[in-house]
Amino acid sequence: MGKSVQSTISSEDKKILHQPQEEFQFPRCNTQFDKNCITLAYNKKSHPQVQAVVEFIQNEHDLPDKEIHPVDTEDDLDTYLFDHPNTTVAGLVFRFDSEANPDTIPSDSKFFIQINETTIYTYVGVDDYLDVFVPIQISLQKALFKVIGEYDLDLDITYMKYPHPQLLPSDIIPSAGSNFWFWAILFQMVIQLSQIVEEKETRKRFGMRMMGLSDFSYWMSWFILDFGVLLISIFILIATGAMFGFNFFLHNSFATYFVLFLLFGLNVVALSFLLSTLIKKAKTATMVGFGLFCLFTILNSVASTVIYSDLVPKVVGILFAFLSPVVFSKGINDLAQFTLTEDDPGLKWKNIGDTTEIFPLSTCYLWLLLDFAIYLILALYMDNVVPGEIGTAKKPWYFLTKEYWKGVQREHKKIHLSSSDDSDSSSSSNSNSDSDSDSNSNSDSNHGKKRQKNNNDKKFEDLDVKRLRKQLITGTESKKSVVKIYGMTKIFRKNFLKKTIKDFKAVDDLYLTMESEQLLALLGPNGSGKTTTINMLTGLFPPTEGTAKIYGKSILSEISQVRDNLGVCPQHDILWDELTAREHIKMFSGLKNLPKDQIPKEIEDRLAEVDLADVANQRVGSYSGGMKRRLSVAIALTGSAEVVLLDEPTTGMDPVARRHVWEIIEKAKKKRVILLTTHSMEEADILSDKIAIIAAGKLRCVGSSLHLKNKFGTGYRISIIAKEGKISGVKKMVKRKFPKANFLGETITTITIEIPRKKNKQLPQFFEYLEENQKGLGISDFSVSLTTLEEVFLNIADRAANERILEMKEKIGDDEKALEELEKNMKTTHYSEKFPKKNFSNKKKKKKKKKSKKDLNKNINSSKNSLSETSSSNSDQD
Ligand SMILES: Nc1ncnc2c1ncn2[C@@H]1O[C@H](COP(=O)(O)OP(=O)(O)OP(=O)(O)O)[C@@H](O)[C@H]1O
Repeated sequence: MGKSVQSTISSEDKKILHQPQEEFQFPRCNTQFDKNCITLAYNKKSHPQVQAVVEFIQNEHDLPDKEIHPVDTEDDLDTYLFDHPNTTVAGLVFRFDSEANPDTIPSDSKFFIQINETTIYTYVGVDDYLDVFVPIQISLQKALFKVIGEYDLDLDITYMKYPHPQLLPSDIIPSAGSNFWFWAILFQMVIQLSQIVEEKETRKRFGMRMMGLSDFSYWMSWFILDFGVLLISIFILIATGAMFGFNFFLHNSFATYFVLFLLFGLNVVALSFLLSTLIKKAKTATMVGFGLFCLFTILNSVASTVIYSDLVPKVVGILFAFLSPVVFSKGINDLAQFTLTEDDPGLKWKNIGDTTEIFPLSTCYLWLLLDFAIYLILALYMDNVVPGEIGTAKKPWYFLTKEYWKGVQREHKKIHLSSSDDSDSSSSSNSNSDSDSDSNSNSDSNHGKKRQKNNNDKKFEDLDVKRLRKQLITGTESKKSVVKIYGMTKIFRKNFLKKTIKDFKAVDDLYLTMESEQLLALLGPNGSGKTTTINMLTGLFPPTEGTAKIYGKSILSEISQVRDNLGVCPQHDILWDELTAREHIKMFSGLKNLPKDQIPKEIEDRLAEVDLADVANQRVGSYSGGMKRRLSVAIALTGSAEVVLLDEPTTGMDPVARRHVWEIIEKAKKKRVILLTTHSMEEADILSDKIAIIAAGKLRCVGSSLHLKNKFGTGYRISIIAKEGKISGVKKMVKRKFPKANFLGETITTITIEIPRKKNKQLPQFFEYLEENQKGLGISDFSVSLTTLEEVFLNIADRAANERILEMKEKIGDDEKALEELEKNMKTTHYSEKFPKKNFSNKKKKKKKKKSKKDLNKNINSSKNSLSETSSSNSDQD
């Protein structure tokens, strides 16, 4: 960087000048560029007078022999110059038309000076091609006069440029400086934007929110980080600018440019916040960031010259003022105009209102402040209304609701009993004002319809589930219950404004309790609503209906107190590869508001608990999948969380690692309440005190593993191993003893039978019989086992599918359109909930209806199969 010649006319000095060229310097070739360079090449090297001419020039300018290259002919000279490009300053061509006396130069001779324009500026003391040509011409003429006429000619020839305004040296800042400062700060927007979106994409924000991070703290932490980095960049820019002696920084008052940079820095942060709310992928964020960077660079080049000039109406400037980078461009260009020359005094703070007629610097400051406020408010608004990582968002008018300003969701109002089952069933009638919430009216007609629906729903309900509901409604649940879920429902709405057939009920009127020092295993097929239940309990999004209380605190109105007691291990690890396990626990301890002096002990305890103490200082990026999962469990246990929600904590682990985590959970259970979701029946069987199975969002059964096996298992499974050829005899004997036995499998030596539970009294006799007749029947061994939890699971899933089928059939009614919708929805979503009823009278329609019903049945069967398949594939995983 340095000075450049600007063709701008000084405002003070516009006098017209013509300055004679200073004394010429002979254009020697530059040996610094090329050691073997040539200053003059010439032809007719053997002509004595030509040689004399060249010697004269050589002596006059003290040229060494190696810088002179003589050749014979004109063609030789051309060949030499062509073959040695950019090495020779000039060629002298001597052309004699008549050669009467070979020793003299005839009077009709011609002389040419060949010069190379390509490398002209590499010669010493040369700015222009005339600087090469003129001195050689003078020197040649002098030499000719001397050699031919023996006349000493003291020529003083020079050239003079046309009169022109004075050329003034000026600072590079006005032309390039503003771009440089502009890019340096704006580029941070690209970086910040992709960082924020990356955190969103990898669900880290979601994980921290689950663990109690408020939106305010989240945005504040980004603001402090981003603005802090920008502030440092600004100080470095100013310091280096001043160090290199830029008048922009030395002559203008510090406040004039510092305030400008500072306000633009704030805008860059707010703009990246705003854009981050609209973008879901980090790659897209980088692309959008670069796109905007280019766009603003283009606008930067026309900000002062076009947008804020007399060329366009004022309103255009006002519209562009909503883009803070354009305002910044205008401001910085204005400031630069005050330091064009060394003599310019720069701008003083008191003059910021008089910089230009249109948009003076003071106006730029105000607009930057306004833009910052607009971007920030828009960012916070969009953050709430644009569906985020988990696809939920608030209504566009959320900020007009009382709940928003009071900071709580509307509380569960009353629980009423359903008429069909006064003693057993009920439904909650509250409705939350959350965006997804169904604004459930309590009008009589709606109430009646709802009751009817509840009656249908409860028809298939298990007695334990009914009893639990009743206990919760009447407040007679176990005193040990510390987590109580009251009719929690979640409907994912497709449309903010109205209910549509595509709305999806992920959790349906769930009543459940969890007792202290117990582990509840929440089982269910994929998509049955387990994670949604956990997300509601952590306050990630509120239930559409119903509520839950954890240690007496409502998840709707006291979520921050609830979170103090809550630990969550999400389904997918939410960890920072760059941080160590120790740093993770430290960070989450902070989020849990653990006192500072307790944090070191907490770190040691948690890491020891999950056996990660040895690798506590290693970056998590180097951990195996199992280690990461263990760290996630440790994070869930951090801060002495009394209620721990573990969403599939052992997914993807090998059997050894899985058993290790089981031990951790088993130990952790002692002082806590744990909710565990898993697809491993073995895991649930081993760890759980109570099991709840949900399917299609509804609680289907609840109780201990043994209770469920007894209740929903098909009975006892007996395997008999016999010698080859004896199996048919054994089979006949079993049929005789248990005519209703179910033969599950048979090989040439083995047979597996299922005996109904009600026949259990006959089993001792049967085993005695087997022992007594072992030899006669050819039996080598036999064993008996109770139904597995997996069978219970499949059984329940199957019942749920059947129930769905019946519900659907009831719902179809006569509406052909609804049938079509249903078919479509069964393909896209799992089940559909709302079907308007309509009567069909004519035969043609009935026929159509029959056909549709047939199609529907086909779909229902496939749905049933897929549900069973899901269940079995889940169990297969284990
Ligand atoms: N934000 C959302 N918007 C719309 N539908 C959703 C949303 N979140 C979840 N769902 C749907 O709700 C249903 C229940 O999902 P959830 O994640 O709770 O199931 P899950 O029982 O945890 O399943 P898995 O065992 O596979 O983890 C699924 O059909 C899912 O597609």
